[in-house]
Amino acid sequence: MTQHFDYIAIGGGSGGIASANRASMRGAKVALIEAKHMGGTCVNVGCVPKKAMWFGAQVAEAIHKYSADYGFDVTVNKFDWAKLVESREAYIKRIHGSYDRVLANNNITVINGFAKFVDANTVEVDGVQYTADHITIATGGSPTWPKIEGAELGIDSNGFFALTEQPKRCVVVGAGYIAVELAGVLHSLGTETKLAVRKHMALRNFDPMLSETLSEMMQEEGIELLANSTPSKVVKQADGSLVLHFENGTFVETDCVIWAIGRTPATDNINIESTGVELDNRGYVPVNEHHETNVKGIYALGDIIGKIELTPVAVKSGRILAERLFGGITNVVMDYTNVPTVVFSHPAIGTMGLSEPEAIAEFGEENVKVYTSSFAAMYTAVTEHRQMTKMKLVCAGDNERVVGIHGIGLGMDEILQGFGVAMKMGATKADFDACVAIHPTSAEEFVTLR
Ligand SMILES: Cc1cc2nc3c(=O)[nH]c(=O)nc-3n(C[C@H](O)[C@H](O)[C@H](O)COP(=O)(O)OP(=O)(O)OC[C@H]3O[C@@H](n4cnc5c(N)ncnc54)[C@H](O)[C@@H]3O)c2cc1C
Ligand SMILES: NC(=O)C1=CN([C@@H]2O[C@H](COP(=O)(O)OP(=O)(O)OC[C@H]3O[C@@H](n4cnc5c(N)ncnc54)[C@H](OP(=O)(O)O)[C@@H]3O)[C@@H](O)[C@H]2O)C=CC1
Ligand SMILES: N[C@@H](CCC(=O)N[C@@H](CSSC[C@H](NC(=O)CC[C@H](N)C(=O)O)C(=O)NCC(=O)O)C(=O)NCC(=O)O)C(=O)O
Repeated sequence: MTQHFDYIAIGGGSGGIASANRASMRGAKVALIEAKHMGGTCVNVGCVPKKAMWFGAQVAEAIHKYSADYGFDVTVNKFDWAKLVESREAYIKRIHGSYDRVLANNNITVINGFAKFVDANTVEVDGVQYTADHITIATGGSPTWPKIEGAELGIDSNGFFALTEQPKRCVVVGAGYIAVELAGVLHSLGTETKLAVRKHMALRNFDPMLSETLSEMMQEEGIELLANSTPSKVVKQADGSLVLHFENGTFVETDCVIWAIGRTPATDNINIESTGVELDNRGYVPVNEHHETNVKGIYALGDIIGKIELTPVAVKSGRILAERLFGGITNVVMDYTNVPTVVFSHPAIGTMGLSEPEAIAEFGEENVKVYTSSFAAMYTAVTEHRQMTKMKLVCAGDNERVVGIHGIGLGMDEILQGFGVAMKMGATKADFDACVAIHPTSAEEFVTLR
């Protein structure tokens, strides 16, 4: 007999889990279908293992760069990559446990397997059919691979997290979040790292202060930037090493190539045709402001809608959808503007709102005022490894409303959230200035800009 639910979420990632839990908390009978591991990309092959590796890299930097000037005579006999991976995976296992407990407490039916649509109200998993009044597609995506000869000799970000040994040499290909994060981690942990970008630098769409400063700093730290380098083929040599060739005729020898060139939505195998849900030309699921697709009763959220691919965005939109369907809150929509985001590069980038060029394009140069600060973060300044922090407020109009906040430097990952609240409330430069500084911190620079 077909089991019927009020709500089915396809995909046990950030968006699916968040919507399922909230729907159940509001009294709905809920099923959550997951093909691989509960927690999805974020927990298993995304934010969580990435942050663990980034923390490992921070420890390495503290030891190798800063400890001596703080008076420590540290001898490191070895760095055990496998141990770091073991600790990381043990943490992820604990998260799986806590998900299992929460889902069970919420009486959610967890279905392990790959879901395919049968029709707009029915999905099938391993030959068993389930129906629901409301079905959400939260299937996320997977890393994009280049279509070049020998591409299979490389690995993607999933493959990076599967590495049990540290590569001696690695070329990371790509120019987005994942490329700069993985390159930074590998370099800090001791891998000879190169970053290959097909244009002149990484993070080209970020405020130029951020992308230019990161590009300089990565190179100063010893990551070689291979600019204007589009891969053309990969060849394996007799000794097992790889040669990555570029369209510009150059090549580089390495032990590991990581493709970090974007993500592909997971809509191709779910028999979406049977529902009438339209996809865009890239395979994403277009939705309206309520996350409704063009078919009544079918919704989509998270990475699969091709808007902002961040866990808190998937979580928030999942909770908003569940509240609308089962909690009676019908006047709240997900706001995709002014979403704060952090790139866990070395050092970290925090950014929210308009870049300086975007603000000038929107408001006109004469209506935009920019405040900047550049200083050596004190933690590094008392050592011989001084590292600059750069900050920028982009303000618009006579009242200087803050429309962009950008920073690169130590602690930016933790600094941005609170300022994000202020910006979301419409804070002006004068509001920032009205808040007394906390000294000595990097964050205080944002309230003392001149
Ligand atoms: C390396 C990396 C680092 C990242 N770091 C960050 C970060 O620091 N901060 C941040 O905010 N974001 C980060 N992200 C992005 C973040 O992981 C995603 O935005 C988020 O996971 C999207 O959630 P989702 O629910 O849309 O999809 P996912 O988390 O991808 O979940 C989708 C789930 O659906 C399952 N699935 C797919 N098809 C089916 C099917 N037919 N049937 C059943 N199950 C199915 C998949 O197995 C998967 O578990 C990172 C991503 C990557 C790749
Ligand atoms: N800290 C965080 O919050 C993190 C968030 N994420 C999320 O996951 C998303 C996906 O990350 P990511 O995979 O890095 O993708 P992104 O979309 O961020 O960046 C990929 C970049 O790679 C370059 N590129 C595209 N195709 C090719 C190609 N064929 N050859 C060489 N370079 C290419 C492009 O840059 P160009 O045009 O300049 O060449 C493109 O912008 C991010 O956008 C982000 O939303 C991921 C990791 C961390
Ligand atoms: N902010 C803390 C987060 C710690 C945390 O939330 N840990 C999670 C793993 S991140 S799990 C990944 C992510 N979590 C969140 O986004 C939680 C953020 C916030 N608390 C919220 O509720 O919005 C997500 O996809 N959520 C979907 C959902 O739960 O609905 C956990 O379960 N730990 C168990 C343990 O420590 O043993 C940090 O960075 O240290």
